Amino acid sequence: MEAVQNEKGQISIHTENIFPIIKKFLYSDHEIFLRELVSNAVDATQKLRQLASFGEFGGELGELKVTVSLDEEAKTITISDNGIGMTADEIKKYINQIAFSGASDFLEKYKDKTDDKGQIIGHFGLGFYSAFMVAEKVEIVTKSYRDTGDNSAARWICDGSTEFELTPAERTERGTDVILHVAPDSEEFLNKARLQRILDKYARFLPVAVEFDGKVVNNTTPIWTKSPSELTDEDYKTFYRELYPMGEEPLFWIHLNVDYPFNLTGILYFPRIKNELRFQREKIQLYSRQVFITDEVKDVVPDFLMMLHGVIDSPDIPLNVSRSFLQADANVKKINGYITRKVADKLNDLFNADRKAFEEKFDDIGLFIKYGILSDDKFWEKAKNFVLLKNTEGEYATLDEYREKIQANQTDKTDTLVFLYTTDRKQQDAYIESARRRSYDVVLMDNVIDPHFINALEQKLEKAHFQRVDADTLDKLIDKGINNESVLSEDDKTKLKESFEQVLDNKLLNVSVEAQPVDELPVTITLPEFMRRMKDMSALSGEQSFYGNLPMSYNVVVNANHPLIGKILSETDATAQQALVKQVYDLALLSQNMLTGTELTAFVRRTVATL
Ligand SMILES: Nc1ncnc2c1ncn2[C@@H]1O[C@H](COP(=O)(O)OP(=O)(O)OP(=O)(O)O)[C@@H](O)[C@H]1O
Repeated sequence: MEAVQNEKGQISIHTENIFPIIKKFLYSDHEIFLRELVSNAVDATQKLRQLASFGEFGGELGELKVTVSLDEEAKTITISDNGIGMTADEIKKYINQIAFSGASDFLEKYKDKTDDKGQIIGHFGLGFYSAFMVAEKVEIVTKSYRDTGDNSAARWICDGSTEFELTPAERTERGTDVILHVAPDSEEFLNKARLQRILDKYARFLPVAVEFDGKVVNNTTPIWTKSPSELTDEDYKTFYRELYPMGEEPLFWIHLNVDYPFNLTGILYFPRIKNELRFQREKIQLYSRQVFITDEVKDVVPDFLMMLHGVIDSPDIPLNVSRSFLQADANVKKINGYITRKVADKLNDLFNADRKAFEEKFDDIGLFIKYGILSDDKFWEKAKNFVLLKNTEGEYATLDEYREKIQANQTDKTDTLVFLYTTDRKQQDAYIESARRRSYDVVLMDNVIDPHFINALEQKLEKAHFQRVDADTLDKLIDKGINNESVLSEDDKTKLKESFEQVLDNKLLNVSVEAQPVDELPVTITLPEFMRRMKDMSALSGEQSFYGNLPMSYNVVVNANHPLIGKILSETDATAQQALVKQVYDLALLSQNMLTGTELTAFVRRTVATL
């Protein structure tokens, strides 16, 4: 066999082999052809309007519009406009030279005359070729606004090879028809309903009237293009219904409007989110100069903002490039930062303007705010002033207010502030009640996001720790270093511990005898905070983990100072003593909603028998 020689060289690219690639893979979604061609037609009319405004076009503008028509028999789709049209030379320049965009050329030429570049959509010079994704032959019949003589209209025909034909055409009116002779493998597009759906999706808010099947399909002045001062609340709500006919009324909205250092307009709505992490994403629609681009805004908008609804319109978001590029794009990063800031500012304004109304909405937007805090430090910087904690009494407090409220009573011996919380106020009622009796405050943390939120707060707040009310006895939860006197001797305590261990007979239960106030229950069952958090986290993540697989182990705390415990200790009859131990333990289970099934039935029967 011949040895391989070291060699360097160049891979050759010819137009013959790059053209089919552009044709087939320019856009993964073939229906995009209609968006591109209608956008070109819109551009052509907008350009004429601009020329008229510079005084470069003195003729009748007429009613500028784009018409899409379908001829099922001839198997054609035609996109017509009464815009600037093209001369034969312009066809050669703009159409024959792929990626030589007439739009950039136009902007370059008139850059000193117009500061409103915003009106021209095209800038890549490739869009037209998307026609070949669905057509076996494309025909352009066009007449430039400049041509007044006869026979100046031109016809261009290309069958998708690199050859074209350019001939004079019969056309008296200014403007362009792009006629697609649909290929056999794309006949799905020769369908009225299909075209209607595509137009509804992409052309819905185009700035020039687009007619299909005798009807105008678009709203040419969607409210995000207007100034907020022209708009009423009702306008915003109506537009929301236009976007999401099935949606519940939004809570409030933000009108975005920047032109430096990037261009962006839009309206973001806050829906009611409540306790759903599986919120519906893909609700924000991305536009570029009123052309719908996508509802997958994943890389353009920070993840937590995907909970919002609405539209963003920006010509500065690169549209035809890969996702990874988008993430690294400086404009996209700035846009991200801008939107996050605006959203935080809006929430802050609402909070300052009407605290009560903000509190009323908090249950609906709390999840959103907490998600924002978890995912974005800049958002946290603002949100820490308006994120609210709600306690079991239904009172709301900001983090600062809350710190102030509990500081005196809930600071432990290490000077750490202990936030007591409940995840289920019904199930944990006995513990909440004990805490309230000591004038401790208990926060509600029953939202799906709260386990994460608690972790985040512990990291962000100084010297603060969260404990669920049932994580330990209150003396340990907030350990102020004060030891309760025990009425029992160490010997008695050991005896009691042994009796309980014998009756309960369960290795997963950790029995201890502690001196607690007399008004605490004789037995309390607690679930250590760390262990429970680890288990909660692994359940939330849905993954198998070390902690997730551990069996639940509980602490059983016997109150040495409770009279009933004294009674158990002094009971000389072993059977009677065991029955008492069982009874106080079952009562503890009952108060934690942990007594179920046969154990519960047996408890009820036993209790009935003693009455
Ligand atoms: N309907 C039309 N009327 C007049 N000129 C047109 C029309 N369609 C296309 N052209 C000309 O052909 C050029 C190339 O169009 P093409 O769609 O390929 O690129 P583009 O619109 O500039 O950019 P993009 O790739 O973003 O669509 C346009 O810039 C324009 O000058």
